[in-house]
Amino acid sequence: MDPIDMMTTDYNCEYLGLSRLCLMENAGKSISDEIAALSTFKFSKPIKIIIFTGSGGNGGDGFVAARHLLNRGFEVQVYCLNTLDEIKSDDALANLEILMSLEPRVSRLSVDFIKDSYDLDKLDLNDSNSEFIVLDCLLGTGIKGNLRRKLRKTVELINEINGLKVAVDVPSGLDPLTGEISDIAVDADYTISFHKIKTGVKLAGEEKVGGMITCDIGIPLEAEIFVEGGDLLRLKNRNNDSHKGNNGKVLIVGGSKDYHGAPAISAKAAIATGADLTYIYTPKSAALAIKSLSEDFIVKEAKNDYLSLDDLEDILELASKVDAVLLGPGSSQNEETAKLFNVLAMKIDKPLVLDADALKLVDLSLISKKEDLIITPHLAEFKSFFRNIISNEDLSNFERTIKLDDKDNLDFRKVNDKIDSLQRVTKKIKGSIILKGKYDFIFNGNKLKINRTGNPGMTVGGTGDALAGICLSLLSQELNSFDAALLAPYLNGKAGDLAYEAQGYGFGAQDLTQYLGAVMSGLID
Ligand SMILES: NC(=O)C1=CN([C@@H]2O[C@H](COP(=O)(O)OP(=O)(O)OC[C@H]3O[C@@H](n4cnc5c(N)ncnc54)[C@H](O)[C@@H]3O)[C@@H](O)[C@H]2O)[C@@H](O)CC1
Ligand SMILES: [K+]
Repeated sequence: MDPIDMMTTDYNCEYLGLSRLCLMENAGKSISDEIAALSTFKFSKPIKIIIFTGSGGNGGDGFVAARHLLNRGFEVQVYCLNTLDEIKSDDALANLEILMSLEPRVSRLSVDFIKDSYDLDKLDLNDSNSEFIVLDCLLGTGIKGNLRRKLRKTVELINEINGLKVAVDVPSGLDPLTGEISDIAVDADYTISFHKIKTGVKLAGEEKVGGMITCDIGIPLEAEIFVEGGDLLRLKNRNNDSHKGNNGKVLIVGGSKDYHGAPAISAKAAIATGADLTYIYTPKSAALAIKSLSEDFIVKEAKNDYLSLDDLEDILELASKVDAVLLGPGSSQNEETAKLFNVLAMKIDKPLVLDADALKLVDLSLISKKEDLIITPHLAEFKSFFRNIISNEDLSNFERTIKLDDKDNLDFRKVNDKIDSLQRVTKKIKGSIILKGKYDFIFNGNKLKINRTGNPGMTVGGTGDALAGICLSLLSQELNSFDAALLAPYLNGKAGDLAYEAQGYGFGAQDLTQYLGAVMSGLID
């Protein structure tokens, strides 16, 4: 599991009512269970457990483990690399405070603080009379950059120790995503991972991480599959020094004589979710109306009253200047527009979103290998889009699997088989698919997410255009296609829920876009 997926899953637990403090307790308890099993297997007499802790959640796991190990009869020595003031995780701090409150000591616990690197010179662990296991709780999934001095020296010290070394979650110093060691990492005999083995640990292999042990810490499948507030961690932080255009330039190609509102709603949603510059390329018949809707739009007029190949060069030139392109909103299904969209889909080498009419006009074979692509069909559009490459049987299987019963349970009784059967269809393209419905299903390769936000008021015209605009905006801000695709319906639905709270079912897509900024900034739970 990638570190970002693990972090978002942990935070999503909070949104489901399961606190991270509780997860940390489960993590610490499972470390103690595993250590007890290892010590029985490896040693003939009671041993000492030495725990090195850092300033984040990984250190917190160590503090909890210390408590449980004491109760199992082990002697426990904790070496904290940080003072209480320096502990960054509230949950870790709460658990360290518990250890500090156990005075005068009646159990066999010692807690020492390593103030600077010189303190480490004074530790001579190999001289200890008893046999021992060393627990590395310095850094887990939160590692950033090269190890700072004191931590680096601690890793060196751990590696020189004769005792059995057990890394918690990730051997400190090893990149939890790539498995690379840029400088030095704990040379572990075993690595205990929580929930799932981290991608980097798996990639590094047993030679670097030792035997791999996975512990369940009570995270429900739903925390991983549902899109929740924790997934907002996937958004990129804005650089304080950034200037106009650094946070996304987007191009929307759409609109027609009858539909000028659709590209305008997409554009409003793109701006509301952070895009800096928004270009709209639209037929003459729609251009003036769109211009009048916002001073924020930069509107370029097509050559004719509908989009056609005559516009190809102009659009490609604009596309070369932006970070992401959306084809489709309100374009209608003109034959000439179909020709244009198919050539654009092939030639545009920027992240691309295909929505509404573009889905009906663009041939799947032209975009099936494009990775930075999002398509946003509802079920009927999905079936029609895939009709030429997928058997009717596969499509009806697909429909049956995602169908809801009268209790709103997904037909997921044999979860893995069901997911496999969905992905046999969706893996036909390399990009991401947002299958819109009461619950939105988001697919990409082996990944699946389900979004639960939104309400029946969102059947109003334009909410799909808003969704496409959000996808576009997030892609332009350098999110990968899956992250953009899973966050877009979450943000759209959440904004829709706020619009419903304010206006009941009397809200339109334009009203919804006004809440997007606050939802995206995490200002509203
Ligand atoms: N999030 C959760 O709900 C859970 C997290 N758990 C544990 O928490 C860990 C993740 O916690 P965190 O996100 O706090 O991250 P970490 O505990 O991995 O470390 C983050 C801390 O280390 C410091 N740090 C980062 N890079 C450094 C470097 N190169 N040199 C020196 N110091 C550095 C940071 O300033 C920060 O204070 C997981 O690996 C796991 O062990 C478990 O408790 C299970 C539940
Ligand atoms: K660790």
